[in-house]
Amino acid sequence: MRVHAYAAPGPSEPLVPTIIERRDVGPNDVLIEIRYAGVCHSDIHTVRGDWGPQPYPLVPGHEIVGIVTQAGSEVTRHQVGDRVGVGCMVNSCRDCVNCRNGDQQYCLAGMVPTYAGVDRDGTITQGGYATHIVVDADFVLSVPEGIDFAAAAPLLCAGITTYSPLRHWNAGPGKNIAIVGLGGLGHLAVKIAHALGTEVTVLSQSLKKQEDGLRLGADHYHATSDPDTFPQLAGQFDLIINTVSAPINLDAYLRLLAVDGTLVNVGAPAEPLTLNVFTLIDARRSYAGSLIGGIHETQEMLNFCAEHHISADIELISADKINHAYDRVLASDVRYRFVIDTTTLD
Ligand SMILES: NC(=O)c1ccc[n+]([C@@H]2O[C@H](COP(=O)([O-])OP(=O)(O)OC[C@H]3O[C@@H](n4cnc5c(N)ncnc54)[C@H](O)[C@@H]3O)[C@@H](O)[C@H]2O)c1
Ligand SMILES: [Zn+2]
Repeated sequence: MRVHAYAAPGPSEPLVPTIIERRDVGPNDVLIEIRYAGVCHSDIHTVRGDWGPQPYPLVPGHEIVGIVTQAGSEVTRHQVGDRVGVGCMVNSCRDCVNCRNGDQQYCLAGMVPTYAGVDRDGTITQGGYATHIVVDADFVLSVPEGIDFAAAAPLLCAGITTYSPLRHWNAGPGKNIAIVGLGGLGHLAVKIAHALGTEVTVLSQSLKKQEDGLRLGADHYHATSDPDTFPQLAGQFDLIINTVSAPINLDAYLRLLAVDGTLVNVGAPAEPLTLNVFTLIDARRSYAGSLIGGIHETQEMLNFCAEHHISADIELISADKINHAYDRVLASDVRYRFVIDTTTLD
């Protein structure tokens, strides 16, 4: 099936309209008519080659929601007409210990990313900036009624990427948590952490978005450019989630952790980060990372968000505005996620 899409021809060229091929619907596949696709900073890192060489032309997009228009003969969990979502992965080995534990994102054979990956049939995956996608039904989520469809799209990556570490490190009442960076991931981290009943502090470069941060559910808001912030907050937090797309001064943020506190990096800058081990040793602190979340956990997150009326704050754009949107994300000028209306693609 030939479908309309937007693709990056190379690392330094603007995205352009194109036509791509989707595979035939297999027995366990669903064909999804994509309605909305979120624009994640990872799309930009990937397209620009921050994380290494890529297969071009490359259709990004891993925050996908749409309607099932065809289901393979063996598909039981999704039906034609269902509201569904696809996140950052479309396959995994299903057999390794991590897949069996529901952590398909940590598949030992390597999970298949939604774009720029090699699927089990050897083809290169192409993502959600397109009108349609064919995905194995086991990697397709149900989007609960009641969440605005366009604003649900960013939950498929930004939502699960923040929900998973918040749950893993037990965010909840009595815990003091900080979110570093108030972008796409950061603003959902604030909403989800607040809904989990935890005390939430935003650490942002400036106070420009303070009003938004408090509206989203933060209890406190500090500018990291203010020299008083770091001494004032020293030793306070049980958990810090760093969503910043660029390198940060790890030692400065680690010193904000209480004894046994953990700093979790979900931000994925191209450059290596360094730290002084004494910053960890001094208070039995941990430094960790976390990658999206498993399929079951992603469904749990979607249900949690529906129950707590959580979705992304979005700016809906037509597909031809994608290059401008990339520039604005890189300039930290988005409140708080661009979402492409994919009906503007054809
Ligand atoms: N671990 C995962 O599974 C996972 C999943 C999705 C995204 N990511 C990564 O998370 C990062 C954030 O993604 P996003 O879509 O939320 O991006 P975003 O651009 O929407 O948000 C990034 C935030 O970081 C802030 N920022 C940028 N440079 C900064 C600097 N030098 N100092 C302080 N703050 C700075 C920006 O102002 C913005 O608020 C990206 O690196 C992305 O690739 C990781
Ligand atoms: Zn993403």
